[in-house]
Amino acid sequence: MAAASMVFTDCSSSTTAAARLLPFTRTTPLLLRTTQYAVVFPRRFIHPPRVLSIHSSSSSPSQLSTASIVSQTEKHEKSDTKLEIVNKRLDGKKVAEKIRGEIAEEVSRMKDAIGVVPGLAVILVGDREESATYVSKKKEACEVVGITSFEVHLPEDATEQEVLDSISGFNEDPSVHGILVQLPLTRHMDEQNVLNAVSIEKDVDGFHPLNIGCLAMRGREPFFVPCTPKGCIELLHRYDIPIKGKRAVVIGRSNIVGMPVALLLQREDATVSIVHSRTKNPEELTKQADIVIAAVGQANMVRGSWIKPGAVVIDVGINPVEDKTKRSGFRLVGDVCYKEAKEIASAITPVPGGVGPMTIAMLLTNTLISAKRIHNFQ
Ligand SMILES: Nc1nc2c(c(=O)[nH]1)N[C@@H](CN(C=O)c1ccc(C(=O)N[C@@H](CCC(=O)O)C(=O)O)cc1)CN2
Repeated sequence: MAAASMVFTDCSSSTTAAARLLPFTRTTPLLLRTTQYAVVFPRRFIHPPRVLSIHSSSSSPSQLSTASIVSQTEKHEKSDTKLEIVNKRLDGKKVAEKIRGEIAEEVSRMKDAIGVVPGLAVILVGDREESATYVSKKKEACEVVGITSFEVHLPEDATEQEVLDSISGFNEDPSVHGILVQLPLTRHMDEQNVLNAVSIEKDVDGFHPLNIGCLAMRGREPFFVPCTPKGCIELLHRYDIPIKGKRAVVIGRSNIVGMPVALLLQREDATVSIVHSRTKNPEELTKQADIVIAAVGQANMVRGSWIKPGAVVIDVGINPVEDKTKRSGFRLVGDVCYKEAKEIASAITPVPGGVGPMTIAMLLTNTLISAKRIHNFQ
């Protein structure tokens, strides 16, 4: 990892708020692991795409009602399974576990009723360690809930055409209900071409421009909502935190998180502002918000002084900072200075254990929704 991405070891910094927002170079959420990813890719795929690994497992039982996965993750209705906020912490890990249990039940019910098992295909290009770790987490999560996972792992020098061929194969494959291309792609690929190639009915990442476009329009429904933004909203719902009529500030305007989460908040009837690299007085604007969603990729950028007393803070950042006390030499922190913000906020997500696990839970949810829709299973 580049040393430059490990600037702050704690919340203190002499940099001004505005300077910290500029030039807004996003630190890619990094996961540095000493463990190596298990898939080996000695040679490149030849069309048609060769699937390196196929996993399936039976679903595990859950105590939760099967209705709640539909009512909460799909329709955002009230449910009797609301969580209590303990120590101001919005526990994404705990909520994600709960959701996984609900999905497992639904997967099992669907299999028993119509003999269909939802399938998720993941395309990974190159050898970025953190991307491989995320893909591996996704496969593990599929296995836990009984979703079949398919993976194509292409080498760093794979051509865009090879990626497009893999996507095309999965678009046609009836056992695949969800397709995602792990981002970021290698530099020589045109991300737009690749994402446009995923069938909108199987676009479980919700990154296809038609899905994003529908998300932005009133009266239109996308097939899928991007997983991290959906996870942020789901977390608020599960803790019964009201959104309607609230002032929300989203810090960051990326296609993956900032922009879609702002659209989702607006759909939930919040009054939304987006703070970005050219925003004047980001601190002042953020301090007016009842709900703050930080997604800039800058360690500890949002200080306690930015937060309105009683606000709810959702921290999407996952930034490695140097920590000599750790064996790995680093630890993960969010975009928000947790220890400062926790004193002021009424609730806050930790990093790790906040939004990250929700991202994967929402991917499983989207895959289940897709399989149900394709097979017209209620
Ligand atoms: N095609 C996609 N690419 C990327 C996405 C995405 O949604 N779709 N998001 C990120 C990476 N990501 C999933 O792909 C992801 C990031 C982080 C986590 C997570 O669980 N993080 C943990 C911390 C890590 C740990 O301690 O192991 C946490 O926050 O608790 C899951 C998924 C970019 N690419």
